[in-house]
Amino acid sequence: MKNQLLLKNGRMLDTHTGEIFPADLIIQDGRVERIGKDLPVKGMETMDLAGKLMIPGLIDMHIHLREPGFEEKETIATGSRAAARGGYTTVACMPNTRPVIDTPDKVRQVWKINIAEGCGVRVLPIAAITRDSAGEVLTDMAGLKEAGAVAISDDGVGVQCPRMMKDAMRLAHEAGLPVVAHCEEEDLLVPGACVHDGSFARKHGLPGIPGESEAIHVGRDILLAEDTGVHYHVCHISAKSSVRLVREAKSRGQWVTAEVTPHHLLLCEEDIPGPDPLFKMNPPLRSAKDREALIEGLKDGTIDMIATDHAPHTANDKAKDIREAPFGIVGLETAFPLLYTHLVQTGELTLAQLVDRMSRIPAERFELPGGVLKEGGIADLTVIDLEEERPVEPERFASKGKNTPFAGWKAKGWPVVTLVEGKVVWEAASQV
Ligand SMILES: NC(=O)N[C@@H](CC(=O)O)C(=O)O
Ligand SMILES: [Zn+2]
Ligand SMILES: [Zn+2]
Repeated sequence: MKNQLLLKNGRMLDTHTGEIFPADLIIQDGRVERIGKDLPVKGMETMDLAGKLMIPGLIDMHIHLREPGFEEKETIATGSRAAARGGYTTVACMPNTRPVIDTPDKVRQVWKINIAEGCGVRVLPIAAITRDSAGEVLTDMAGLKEAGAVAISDDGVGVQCPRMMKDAMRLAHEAGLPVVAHCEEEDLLVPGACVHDGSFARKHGLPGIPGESEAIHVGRDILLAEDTGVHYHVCHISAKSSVRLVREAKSRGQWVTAEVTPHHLLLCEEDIPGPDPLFKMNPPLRSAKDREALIEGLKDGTIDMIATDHAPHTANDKAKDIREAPFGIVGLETAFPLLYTHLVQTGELTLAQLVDRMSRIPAERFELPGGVLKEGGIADLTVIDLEEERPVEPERFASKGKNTPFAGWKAKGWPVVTLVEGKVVWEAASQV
């Protein structure tokens, strides 16, 4: 018997009933060989989980790894370690690096670096919709797909020209690539806009980003996508009106999906303590009503999945004035415990709903491996200690980015072991 690992004395979650039950799990050659109670040890390599919870590995369809070009912020090596620590087995990285990932060769380069320097977490490149994400010339979608891109996105900016977007959708559909859209109409933005156009902006005299700048693109793109048949996915949805538009499109059976970030689920403009760049991200933290609509949308399936939009920046970048500092916060290493503590334990979401939206659903929607723990399935799994409680401590992050607004927040339910295809890519004990 080779390449076997027995995970003993664990527990598993039935996501249909929400029931948690004791289970052992045997991994062989990267697959789940057996799941059962009191499985015999038979001289196998064994890991005693002492009652901790095994869930399918988390999947994040929206992160920024900053390599190439901004290695001072993050690299594939540091970002993939942050992912593993956060319980993620698969992550999709956005192409807004320097250069932008806009050719098949650059996509292959991301794969190469990940294999050479990554920690074993599956890092899937998303390629650009337009060259240099400048919104002017479409990329070679068939070539990008062939090179291993899993989707296309100009994340960081919205595709301003509707004709360009429509052509992109048609070609992406032909190539079999989802269009993952950062929705932002620049005509509705004022220079220096840095927070939501709402109560906080008014109180502090800051230029605001209105909800409509997002929703108008969501509505536009839903109309444009309708005839093309493409899989259209809305990035970091944040406005109540955007949720309404996605709900309507889904009710007609259109192939539209959406993701929401942990910070838009847990924070709103009323929680921003002052003009602090750690609370600056795009889209911005919106009103309490927007936040309620996001939670509702996540519960009723309008919003399919949770994605962190992990956006590391240096301390220097974030020390600037809120108008000048870059948008973005990190998220990989805190998403699960923060959401478990502040959405599940508060009764707003069940544990089963959370796990589905962080694993099974993204796998299904983007046709990726993983998302389920079953005999014969791939052994991508995360062990969670639901009892471990400690505050968010950015200085402990594996990510180079410490830019989180959640420092000091209470969090329970930390990932302790992450396995990709049966291989341990991170284990808490070995990190101390
Ligand atoms: N979300 C952010 O605030 N920032 C992202 C860009 C993006 O996701 O649009 C980044 O690259 O830093
Ligand atoms: Zn974006
Ligand atoms: Zn992003």
